[in-house]
Parts: sequence; C-alpha cells; structure tokens
Amino acid sequence: MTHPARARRASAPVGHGGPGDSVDWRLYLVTDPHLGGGRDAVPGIVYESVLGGVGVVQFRDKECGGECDDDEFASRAAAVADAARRAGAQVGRDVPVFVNDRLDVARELGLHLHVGQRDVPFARARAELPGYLMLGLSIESDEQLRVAVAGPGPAPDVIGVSPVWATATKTDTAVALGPEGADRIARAAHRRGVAAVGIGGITSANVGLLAGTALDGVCVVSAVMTATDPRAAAADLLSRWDRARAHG
Ligand SMILES: Cc1ncc(COP(=O)(O)OP(=O)(O)O)c(N)n1
Ligand SMILES: Cc1nc(C(=O)O)sc1CCOP(=O)(O)O
Ligand SMILES: [Mg+2]
Repeated sequence: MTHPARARRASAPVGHGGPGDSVDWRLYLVTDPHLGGGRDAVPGIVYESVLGGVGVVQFRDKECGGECDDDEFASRAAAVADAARRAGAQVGRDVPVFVNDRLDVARELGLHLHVGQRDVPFARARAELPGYLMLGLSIESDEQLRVAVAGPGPAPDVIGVSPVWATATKTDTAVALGPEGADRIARAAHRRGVAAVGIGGITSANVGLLAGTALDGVCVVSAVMTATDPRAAAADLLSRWDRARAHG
C-alpha cells in the first residue's frame, strides 16, 4: 500500500479550496441515540469526546420521525452542535458538526450535511446547501466514487468510505471494503481533492490497521458512544491512530 496522506499534515490532508481544507479528520464521531444510554446523554458524550480529541461530529438519529418529531430532531441536533462548540472552545479547536440525512435541518441550523447513496441526491443537496457548509457523501465502491466526481459539478467535501468492516451498529451496509479497498478509494478521492474517512467496525483494536492507508481519518459510533469514559476512548483511538501512522 502507498501512503499519500502521510506526507501531509493530518489536519490539512487534501483540498480543493473548500471549507473542509483545514478540518482535522483524524477522528470523526457519529452519534447514536441509544448506544450511549439515551438521547439526553448524547450532548454530554459529544462534549467529553471532543475534549478527548474528536475533531468532527455528525448528529445521527435514524428514529426521529417515529420516536421523536422534526422539531425535536432539530433541537437535539442544535444541542449536539452547542456541546461540540463549547468543548472545542475549551481546547481551542473549531469542531465541525454535520447533520445526517436531513438537508432541511442542516439548512435551518447552519450545520454541515452528510448524505448517503439512498438519501436526497448529492446534486440537489449541494445546490440547496449554502456554499460555506460542507457536504459529505457515503461511498461504498470504486464505481460510486467515479460517479460522484465525474461531472463538472461540485465534488463532496468529504467521503465516508463505507463500510471498512462489518458492524452491528448499522444493518443495511454494503459489502465490507477492508483496508485495501478503503485505501484504493481514498487515494482516488485525493486525486480529486476530496478528503476520505473510513467508517464501519472501527475500534481501538483495529484502528492501527488503517493508519497505513490513504484515509484522512476514521469515523466511529460504538467505540465512543458505548464507552464508560468517552473522553478516554477518544483519546485512546486518536493516539493509536497517530502512533500507527508515525510508525508507518
Ligand atoms: C461519514 C459517514 N459515512 C457514511 C455514513 C453512512 O451514511 P448512509 O449510507 O446514508 O447511512 P445512514 O448513516 O444515513 O444510516 C455516515 N452516516 N457518515
Ligand atoms: C453510520 C454507519 N454507516 C456505515 C456505512 O457502512 O455506511 S457503518 C455505520 C455505523 C458504524 O458504527 P460502528 O463504528 O459502531 O461500527
Ligand atoms: Mg443517510
């Protein structure tokens, strides 16, 4: 495997002149309303995990619409954004917050947006989201990336290379790509100036296996949301990533 990302600062891995150029993608937390002990616990976990080193947060709550309504979704997303902002201020970092799936809420709150292949189409999301907000896209195959960057239109700011490994957290994933597939897709994304984070099945036990890939970072749900000490869990993941990367 080659390591094109290693020569660059992890906090500024790729760039196409967009708002994602200065983001620290190394550790990206996606929230879950239940894994951390209920919706009310989520902002506190986000706060702690940012103190531990999480650099990017995504608010994800797939059951809102059933278990909670649109207003509650938006107010819980705002609470997570506030927690990330307060914790970021404490450690002197700006921590971008994405909303999962919900273009309307991202627009309303002025937050970044992450969409998948079966969500609102990327082109529509890009057209309706203000240009200063980042738009992430899930990529499950080489072909999906080729399509995503083929046209003359804007490319994603970041792709979630998914899934790297099988996971119990999301049941409707594509086939696992493994480190080699993730590396191949990340390298192709970099050629187009797009940042790439891996997601799916990433834990403290295997995060080091990805440090030799071209991924700009790793995205976790359960590894932080289920931790008794989310700050320590985040710090541990980040230090394992950094150490593995430093040792090549
Ligand atoms: C960073 C990141 N990558 C991938 C995903 C998965 O998005 P999607 O395929 O739309 O699935 P849901 O998360 O919406 O269930 C993600 N959320 N974040
Ligand atoms: C939100 C999400 N998307 C995935 C995809 O493959 O698109 S896997 C996933 C959940 C990842 O959870 P964990 O870190 O607990 O394995
Ligand atoms: Mg989605």
